Amino acid sequence: MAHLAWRLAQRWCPSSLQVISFPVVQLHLNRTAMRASQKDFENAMNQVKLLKKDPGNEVKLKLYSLYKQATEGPCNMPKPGVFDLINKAKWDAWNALGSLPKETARQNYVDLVSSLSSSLESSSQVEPGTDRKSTGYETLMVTSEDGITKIMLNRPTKKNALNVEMYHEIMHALKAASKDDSAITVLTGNGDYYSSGNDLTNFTDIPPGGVEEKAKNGAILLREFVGCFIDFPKPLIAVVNGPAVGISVTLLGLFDAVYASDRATFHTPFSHLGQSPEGCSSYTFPKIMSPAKATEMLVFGKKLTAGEACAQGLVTEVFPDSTFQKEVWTRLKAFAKLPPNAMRISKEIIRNREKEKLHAVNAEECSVLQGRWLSDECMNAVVNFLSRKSKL
Ligand SMILES: CCCCC/C=C/C(=O)SCCNC(=O)CCNC(=O)[C@H](O)C(C)(C)COP(=O)(O)OP(=O)(O)OC[C@H]1O[C@@H](n2cnc3c(N)ncnc32)[C@H](O)[C@@H]1OP(=O)(O)O
Repeated sequence: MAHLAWRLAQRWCPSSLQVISFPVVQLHLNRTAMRASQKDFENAMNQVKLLKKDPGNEVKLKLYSLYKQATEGPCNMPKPGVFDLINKAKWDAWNALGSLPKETARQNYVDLVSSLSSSLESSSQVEPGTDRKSTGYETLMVTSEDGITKIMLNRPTKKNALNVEMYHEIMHALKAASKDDSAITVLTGNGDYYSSGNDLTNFTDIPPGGVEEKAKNGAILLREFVGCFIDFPKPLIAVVNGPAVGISVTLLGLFDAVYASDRATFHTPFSHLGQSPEGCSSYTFPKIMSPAKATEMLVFGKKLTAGEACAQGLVTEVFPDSTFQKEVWTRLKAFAKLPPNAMRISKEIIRNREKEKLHAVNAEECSVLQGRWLSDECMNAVVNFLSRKSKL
């Protein structure tokens, strides 16, 4: 699905999309007061080709649907099958425009492209070193304030499932945070979930090389992604605002502190999914909580409450949900006032002893998972979820 937008774009803009840093776009899709001419529309299509960065699937689906509505009128494609995810997303987007007049669709398309371009100007005016809100991400909200860089997973309607774009954006945000002037970095989730783990629709975008290539690419991405957590040089703190699943749980073993709401749960249903542990959890969990307790989680998929996870050492401290945000952020702000170099050096001396081992574990876990992703057990579990036959 992550490449969906590029495919969409190429369908009506044959040259590659090259884009901009992309903030939240405020659209007024029903604006009809102004009317874009055919020339404006063509200019906007040309502008899209000049974009330097992928503006994200949602926006590109919007561009696609407006383009189709403006040129062909209401959706006239037969509804694709439920497993034809890419065409189904396109159909849904176009069909959602109903009987929107062609001229309005044309105007909305022009407005959308213009807002993409102006967003580039506003984001480039942000001065480095000042408190800032990053607008360059589609799946994250990144802010830097009071010495804390906060990376917030921001796909609340999908329970903050990690799609391919989010993996890349988190790596980018971590690399930026490692160099910025903040003292500590925090990962948290927007909405009721911390994260539901790997987005299972990641398995549906099969490249020309087939499922083997897909599994190989997945293993490369995962290894690089987990590597960023192993190597992150500043104190990294998880603020677990709600349930956590899969990779969002396993990674916690690589954080320096984990604060959880009492609403949070911790679930790694790898066997149910025909998969195997990642995020270095096959090494960190037995060390943190004893081999038997780690087996209950990683092999048998036992879901822990926040209290249980704290008793087993995975969580540092649990707070009542009603006061969670206030208490945690008060504490984090105090931590962020400590001398940053001392914190960095202390983390380094703790982590350095383990770094080589962690990278070796990461490599091995990714290689094992690459094989699991090709197994019938895994494929059946994913199909069951996508056809809504099963949930955790
Ligand atoms: C390349 C690196 C690979 C790294 C390996 C990582 C492995 C893992 O992380 S394994 C864990 C994978 N995660 C799951 O198996 C969770 C699957 N999700 C669920 O079981 C449920 O959605 C739930 C228990 C997390 C929440 O249930 P509920 O409260 O009933 O909410 P919905 O199911 O209606 O979810 C709302 C919306 O979000 C979509 N969604 C949620 N989680 C995922 C997900 N992991 N992948 C894809 N989509 C997810 C869900 O499909 C709903 O979407 P809509 O139907 O479009 O509203």
